[in-house]
Amino acid sequence: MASVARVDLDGNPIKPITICMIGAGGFIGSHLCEKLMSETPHKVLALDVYNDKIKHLLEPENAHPWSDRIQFHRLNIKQDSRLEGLIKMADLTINLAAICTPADYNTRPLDTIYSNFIDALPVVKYCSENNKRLIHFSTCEVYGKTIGSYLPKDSPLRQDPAYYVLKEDESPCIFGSIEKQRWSYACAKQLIERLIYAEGAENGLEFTIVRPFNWIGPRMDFIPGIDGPSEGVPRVLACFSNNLLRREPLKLVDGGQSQRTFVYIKDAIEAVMLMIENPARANSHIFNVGNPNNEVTVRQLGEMMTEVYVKVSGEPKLETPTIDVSSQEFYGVGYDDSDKRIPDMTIINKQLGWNPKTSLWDLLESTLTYQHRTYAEAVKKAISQASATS
Ligand SMILES: NC(=O)c1ccc[n+]([C@@H]2O[C@H](COP(=O)([O-])OP(=O)(O)OC[C@H]3O[C@@H](n4cnc5c(N)ncnc54)[C@H](O)[C@@H]3O)[C@@H](O)[C@H]2O)c1
Ligand SMILES: O=c1ccn([C@@H]2O[C@H](COP(=O)(O)OP(=O)(O)O[C@H]3OC[C@](O)(CO)[C@H]3O)[C@@H](O)[C@H]2O)c(=O)[nH]1
Repeated sequence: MASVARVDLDGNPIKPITICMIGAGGFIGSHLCEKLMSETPHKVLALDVYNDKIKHLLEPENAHPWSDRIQFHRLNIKQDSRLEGLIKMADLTINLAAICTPADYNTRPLDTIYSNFIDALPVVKYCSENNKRLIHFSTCEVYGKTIGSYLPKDSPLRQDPAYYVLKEDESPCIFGSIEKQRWSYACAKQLIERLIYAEGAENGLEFTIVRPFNWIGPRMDFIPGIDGPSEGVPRVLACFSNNLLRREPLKLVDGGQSQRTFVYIKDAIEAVMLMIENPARANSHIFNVGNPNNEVTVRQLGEMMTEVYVKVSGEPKLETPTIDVSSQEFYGVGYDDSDKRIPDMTIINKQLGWNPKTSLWDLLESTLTYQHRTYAEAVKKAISQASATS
């Protein structure tokens, strides 16, 4: 059946483009590559140091109808002479590359700052010098803490959205003090945003900046001791999944009182596709991409994940499903946290007409089904081997 001609939001035909995707082997990159290969005629130059999460897209020649549209280039953008040539070959560069797990920010602050600022500099330079469009992945963490978090605990103003809703072109960036090295990441992300914005203002760089608000789903991070280092500390979805798989209590840092909004990766990828295929509407904009309807405390997230896991695994929940731990014990010295992250959706609604669709319960059900199917046997084997050798 002839494929229907694809049009953008203004009814114009969408021409096939070549995308240089840096960090394509990661969580977001793997879902974006899947979408681009299965639903569009676009080509992808996939750059990363790893490709485990996109191997299924790269199978031998002719295994897929898209095998001539995706190329994997194993490279580290810190020092690789191929980078500029690959950017020049593409119409659009998407930069996802980062150290972006909070356990690293206060324990590896130099690596974190280099990864999120210094290493991104040549990408911005090559795009600007070669008149190539750039979509750069920043983070909701650039907002840091809410203004409301500095009000007295019992202040009624804390309930006023003006004190906690995060707006791309209005909200300040509020970080803790320098010895709170957790903020090394957010500050590096803020400075690269400012550099990109200045390249746009002074040299006409066509850019879009994305601020993801806790995107979660299959293939996020790793399960420690199974497909990542045993001592590794991934982001909360993988931490809690690991605890559930190992039938351990979930660890609630400082009582799990911080709040987050979570958006399903498949909803978020739709937003990125709209940015890719509607440059006139996306250029020069910063976009919050999140789901303000999915707000929970970390404790509530743990409770919900426990309920969902009982359903997908058939295993009863533990007598003690959660335990409180201090941030110093869990992350070490220099940790600090964002209190609340509610994205204002005005700009992305106006420019791209995007809204998230999936409830937190539904996204956790599909994600924990994936986690259980993918890891349960390997975890059981690891536990029995550990007990046999102890
Ligand atoms: N997932 C989220 O909810 C979220 C939230 C906020 C911001 N972000 C941002 O989105 C981007 C992608 O995040 P993700 O969740 O997919 O993370 P991820 O860690 O799964 O993916 C990042 C990828 O970049 C690659 N990479 C890192 N440094 C590199 C280098 N020097 N050279 C080549 N490749 C390199 C890694 O190998 C990895 O595959 C990051 O910039 C992150 O800061 C993500
Ligand atoms: O076992 C755990 C792990 C974490 N927590 C707490 O959960 C909150 C969320 O933590 P996490 O998912 O690791 O990351 P953050 O949301 O703090 O920051 C990320 O958001 C966006 C991004 O930029 C990239 O993904 C990254 O910086 C937090 O409060 C932890 O303390 C827990 O209680 N138990």
